[in-house]
Amino acid sequence: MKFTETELKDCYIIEPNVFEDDRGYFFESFSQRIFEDQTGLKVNFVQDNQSRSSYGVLRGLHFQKGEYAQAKLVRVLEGEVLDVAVDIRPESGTYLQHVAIKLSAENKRQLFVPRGFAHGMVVLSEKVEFFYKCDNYYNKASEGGIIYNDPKLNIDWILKEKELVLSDKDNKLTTI
Ligand SMILES: Cc1cn([C@H]2C[C@H](O)[C@@H](COP(=O)(O)OP(=O)(O)O[C@H]3O[C@@H](C)C(=O)[C@@H](O)[C@H]3O)O2)c(=O)[nH]c1=O
Repeated sequence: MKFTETELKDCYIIEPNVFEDDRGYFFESFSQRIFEDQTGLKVNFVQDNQSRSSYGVLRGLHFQKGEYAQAKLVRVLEGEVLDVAVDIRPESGTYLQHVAIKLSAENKRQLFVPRGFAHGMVVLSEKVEFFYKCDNYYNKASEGGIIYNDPKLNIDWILKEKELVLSDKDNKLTTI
């Protein structure tokens, strides 16, 4: 498993070792021991989430506040997304900077989004099956969000504005 820290501290791109044979392939999609060895971070994932979306769907930018803050390990089981993590740790040297990387079933990349980040993704393929592990439980009262097109963040979501499909909740989010 290859771990590459992004320009944002504690935010990692993870690429698995894939073993191919006549039957297909095999890879470890998560190992707590390797994760902790490679990152020096402690995580304890307690909830797994899965969502399905069509082309143009943009989910984000989301986070949970306070004691319900969540780190997430995200990946794509089918299709391709542009995945975005925004550093919203006020004390961070990279406050309000973001990383955007393509995650697909084909490239099998994962992104580790630490606590203190907002997270979002947009679907680049016809369909996407999205899967992620969280280190804290969902708590509706702790939900927070930032509008995807916040000018301070200036995220290039790749698709045209008119192609984007957002939930009413996400359309009503405000700037940071
Ligand atoms: C996130 C979540 C939602 N739900 C419910 C609430 C709601 O009725 C329905 C859909 O919720 P949402 O519209 O918030 O789902 P969605 O827009 O997919 O939210 C997700 O977006 C990505 C970008 C993230 O980073 C995630 O942490 C999460 O916020 O599912 C849960 O029961 N548990 C959960 O953990």
